Amino acid sequence: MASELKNLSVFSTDHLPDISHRQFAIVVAEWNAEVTEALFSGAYQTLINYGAKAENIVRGNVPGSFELSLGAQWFAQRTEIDAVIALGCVIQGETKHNDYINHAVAQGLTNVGLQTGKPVIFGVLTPNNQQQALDRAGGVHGNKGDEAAMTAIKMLGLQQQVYSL
Ligand SMILES: Nc1c(NC[C@H](O)[C@H](O)[C@H](O)CO)[nH]c(=O)[nH]c1=O
Ligand SMILES: CC(=O)[C@@H](O)COP(=O)(O)O
Repeated sequence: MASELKNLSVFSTDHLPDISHRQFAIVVAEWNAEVTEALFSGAYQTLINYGAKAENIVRGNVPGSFELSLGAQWFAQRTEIDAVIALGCVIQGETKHNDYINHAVAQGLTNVGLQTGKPVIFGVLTPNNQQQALDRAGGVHGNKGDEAAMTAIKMLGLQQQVYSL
């Protein structure tokens, strides 16, 4: 469903887990910082709003979205980290460079999650232009950072459910 039909900051909050003891890493790409900083603000505030403690949220910066996978892996391999949220914005350029980045980071983050068994959330915008990015980083379509944080919370809830069976 396109973001035009589903606001990124509107989600069901039924049956959320207690995350007051959970530790989160947020990895942020520096490319398109105006956008990625807005994504970070949304993700951070969403975690706080739903019970995370500020002292349990750690941030790491990477140069670009291509480096999100390795940055996420370094955090995910730390025992104390329960979930990783990766935030970036890859705006389509004149060449196919964005395609290669997008595919690499999507697969890379997937692999980190599968290898570590921890939620590693794909909070990367892949817009065609700057306006589409801004619309999804606190604009008319909500904030992808909010969505990424809520996804991490819900996946921790499922993990807790599964491992308490
Ligand atoms: N063009 C964008 C990039 N490019 C940089 C790459 O992510 C990477 O850092 C470089 O290829 C060196 O490995 N990154 C973004 O996050 N967003 C872009 O629009
Ligand atoms: C993906 C990007 O926006 C950046 O790497 C520049 O891309 P391009 O060289 O295709 O304009």
